[in-house]
Amino acid sequence: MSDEVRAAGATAGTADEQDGVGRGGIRLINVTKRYPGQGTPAVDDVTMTIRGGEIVVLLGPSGSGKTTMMRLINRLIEPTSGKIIVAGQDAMGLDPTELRRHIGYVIQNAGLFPHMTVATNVGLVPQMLKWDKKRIAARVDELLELVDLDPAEYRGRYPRELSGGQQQRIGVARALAADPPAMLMDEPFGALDPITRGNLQDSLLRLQDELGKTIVFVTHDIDEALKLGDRIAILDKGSRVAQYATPQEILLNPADDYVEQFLGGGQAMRLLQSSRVADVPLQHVPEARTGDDADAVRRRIEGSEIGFAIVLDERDRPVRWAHPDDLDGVTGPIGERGMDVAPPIRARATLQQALESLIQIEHEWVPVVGPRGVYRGTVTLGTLQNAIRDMKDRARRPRRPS
Ligand SMILES: Nc1ncnc2c1ncn2[C@@H]1O[C@H](COP(=O)(O)OP(=O)(O)OP(=O)(O)O)[C@@H](O)[C@H]1O
Repeated sequence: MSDEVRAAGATAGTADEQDGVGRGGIRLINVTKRYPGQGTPAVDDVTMTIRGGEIVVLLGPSGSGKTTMMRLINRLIEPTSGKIIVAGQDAMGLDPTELRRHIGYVIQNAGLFPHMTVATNVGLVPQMLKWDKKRIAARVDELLELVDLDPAEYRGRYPRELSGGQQQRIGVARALAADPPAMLMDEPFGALDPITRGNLQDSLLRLQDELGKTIVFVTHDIDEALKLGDRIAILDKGSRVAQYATPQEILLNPADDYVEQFLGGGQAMRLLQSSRVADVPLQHVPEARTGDDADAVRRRIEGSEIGFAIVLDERDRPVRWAHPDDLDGVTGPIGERGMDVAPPIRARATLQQALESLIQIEHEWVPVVGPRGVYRGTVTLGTLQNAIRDMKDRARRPRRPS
């Protein structure tokens, strides 16, 4: 543990922060799970740290022990040996209600109770925590909004009256009900068609932008792992961790032949898919606000090589581009002058999505926004070219001996 992390932990309140893994962080220490009657352990002496606020993807072939790992973390089963630290404490010592408050769980096919309405399903954990009815109802509506389902339309429905994608959204809402710092997602989108799956992946990333949870996500789909993971653990039999690194590190430097074989090919496109706009240097453009004086904005533009300014609203969201022509003859505030910006892309978008956006909307400049739509910078084809060149340079570096 670095001194910095230790120092941060010392000032923070919760036990997991004091443990140095960050809020919602999880640690597995020499964890082994041997099912009765099985010759080889499903999980064999695994040690790994899942840092708070990250999406960690467990990626491995069928039978590599991914579900077993999740069930261990959630204490649905007990380890044969080893320790799992949740909320800064040995998970075995936490009472089950405390554990549920700390970790939400989403499984394939959502696992909703068929005889309960959406509202009852979503409100299960708050009910278990004995919240009063009014608070539960308000929370259910808030969560339905969060997962893009109109509360008035959906709260009274039964699971059979929903599509697979909608059921999965309800599954996510249910897991988030008590606002747990961590969420386990076991192949949540596995049974969905590719379009619905893509939409739900995007929604999860958007949610994560706002919520910053610790998410452990199981899949055997490499592209899903690359798209979602801040870090990916590639698992072999017995959950042996073959590599635990960022998507780029894995693509550029596979740790061994197993990882290389697992990845298959097409690494160049995958780099674009797995690199986020947030991770590349953005183009900086002079900034202005509607109340700014036209002369001052003109001077700001003249002082830069860009030739125009981006106008932000009172909440720092990008709204217009202002060229000097737009300001011709204007004295005093620039007001509503200029041309509307293209729909912004989120900092969490992949470089591939940024490229598609630049091509589809025929704009040379697309603003990038972070949480709550706050302006972060601008992306151009040049931004992407530089990022790709950078990655290629890194890829040319000799591979580490395994
Ligand atoms: N309840 C159980 N009793 C006995 N063996 C089990 C049990 N659950 C899982 N196993 C075995 O443990 C190993 C790991 O299973 P697990 O379900 O964790 O793998 P997985 O990586 O999640 O697989 P999949 O991708 O197919 O869901 C497998 O060999 C499986 O047969």
